[in-house]
Amino acid sequence: MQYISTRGGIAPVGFIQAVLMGLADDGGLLVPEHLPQLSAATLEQWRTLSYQELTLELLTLFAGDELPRADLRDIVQRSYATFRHPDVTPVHRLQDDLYVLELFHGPTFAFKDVALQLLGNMYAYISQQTGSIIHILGATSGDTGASAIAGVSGKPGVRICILYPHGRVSEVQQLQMTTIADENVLNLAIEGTFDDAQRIIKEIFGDAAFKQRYHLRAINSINILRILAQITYYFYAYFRVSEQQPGRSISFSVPTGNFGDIFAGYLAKQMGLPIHRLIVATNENDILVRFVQDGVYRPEAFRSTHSPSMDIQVASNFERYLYYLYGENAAKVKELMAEFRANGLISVPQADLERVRADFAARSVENATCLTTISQVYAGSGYLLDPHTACGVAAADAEALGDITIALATAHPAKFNEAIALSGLEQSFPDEIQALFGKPQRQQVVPATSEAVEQHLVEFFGAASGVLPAPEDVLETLT
Ligand SMILES: N[C@@H](CCOP(=O)(O)O)C(=O)O
Repeated sequence: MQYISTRGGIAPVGFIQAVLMGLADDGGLLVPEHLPQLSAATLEQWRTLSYQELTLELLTLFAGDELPRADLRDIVQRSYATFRHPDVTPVHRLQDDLYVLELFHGPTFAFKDVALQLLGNMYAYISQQTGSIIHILGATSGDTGASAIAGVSGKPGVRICILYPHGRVSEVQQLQMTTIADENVLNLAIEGTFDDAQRIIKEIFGDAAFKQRYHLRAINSINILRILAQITYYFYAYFRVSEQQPGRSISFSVPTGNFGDIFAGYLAKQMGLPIHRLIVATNENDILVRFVQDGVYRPEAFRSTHSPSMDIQVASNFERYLYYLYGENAAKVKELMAEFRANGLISVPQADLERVRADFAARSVENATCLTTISQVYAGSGYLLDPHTACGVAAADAEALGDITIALATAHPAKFNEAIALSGLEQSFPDEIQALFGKPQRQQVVPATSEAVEQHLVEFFGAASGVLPAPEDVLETLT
C-alpha cells in the first residue's frame, strides 16, 4: 500500500514513511492510494475476531508487508494490553435503539488512547529498529495531549512536545499532561485557542527545513495511522450490535471537532461496512454542521463550551473528506484549499451537498442541552455521560433516524468534573484520576506564535537532533 497527498504534490510513500511524514510535504494530508474493499464473506469471517485480531487484519491491509506480521501483532497486543476492559471498546445498550460505544477504557480515559497507544508503540518500534530518534510535536484541545504523552512517556528514543490552549482544557485534562515528571515531555500552554495551536503546528510542519533539522513527527490526526487505528472500533461495534439486532439498519453518532474520529467511520463505510448514516455531533462550535446543512464551510467566532475537546473551528481532517467527496481528485482539493486560504470559506454546490447528505446527518448541541442530556440520561438509566458523549446522544435523539444508533462515548465523565457538577450530579473519580490532584505540575506559558514555540523546540529537541539519525536515513534496516 502506498500513500499519496490530498493535494497531489508528493511521490507515493510506503506505510512507515507515511507515519513518519505526518503532514504531507506539500501541506496536504496523506491518504491510502486506494481503499481496500471488503466482501460480505470477509465481514462474516471477521465478526468473530477479538478486538486485537481485528486490528491486526485491518492494519495489515494498510501496512502491507512493510513490517513483519509478528512485529505488528506484538505492537497491537501491547497497545491494547493497557486497556481496562477485555473487549477494549465494549458497547453498552442505553435505550431500546441507542447504544454507546465505550472508547474510554484506555490509560487516559479518552478515545484517543485507542490510536495513540498504537502510534506510541509504533514510533518506539521504529526508533528501536533504526537506532534513530523520534521527536513528536502535537496540539491538543485536551484529550489528544494526555493520550499522546501516555503513549510515549518513558519510551527510549522518543521525546514529545504538546501545545494546548492555556486555561481552556478541563482540570483533569491539564493534570494528565502536566503532572508527568518524565524529562522527555514538554508542555507548552499557549495564549490562544486550540485553533491557534493547530495553526502553529501546521506552520512548523510546513517549514520543511525546520521539520527535517529537528526530525519532527505528528501525533495528531493529521497522521494517517491515527485514522487507520480508529477504523477498528466501527467494525467491532457494528459486529456486536448487529448480533443483538439482526436485520436492523445501523448508524453512528460521533461527537466531533477535528473530523478525525468520524472520518475513520466514513472510511469503514467506504470499505464496505454497511453503516447507514454517520451523524456529525458538535457543540456550539458548529462549522461541520453548517457545512452539512448549507454546503458552506466557514469558521465563525470560537466558543468555549462544556465539551472543550470539541472547541474547534477548523477541522483538520475535513480536507481528507473533500478528497473523497470529489472522487479522489487532488487537483480539486488543492484548488478548494487555496480558496479557503484566500477567502476563508469553501462552498460546495447543491449536487455535491446531496452526496454529503447521503452519508452524513449533522446536529449541533447547545451548552444547556448538553447538560440536560447528562442529567436526564442519568435519571433514566443511572448511566453517566461525559459532555462530549452527551452531544452525541443528544444529536442521535434529535436526528431520530429510525435506525439503531451507536453513539461514540469518547471520554469518561471523570475527565470533565466541571460539566458533571453543572448538571447537578456527583461522581467519584477512578483511582488513576484521583491520584493526579495535588501533584506538582510542569508547563510553560507561551505566546501563540510559531516563532515563540520554535524557540522552545530548538532548546528541547536541539541537542539530540544533532547526535542521532532520523529514521528516514536508516529506514532500510527495517525492511
Ligand atoms: N479534540 C482533540 C483535538 C486534536 O485532535 P486530533 O484528533 O487531531 O488529535 C483533542 O482533544 O486534543
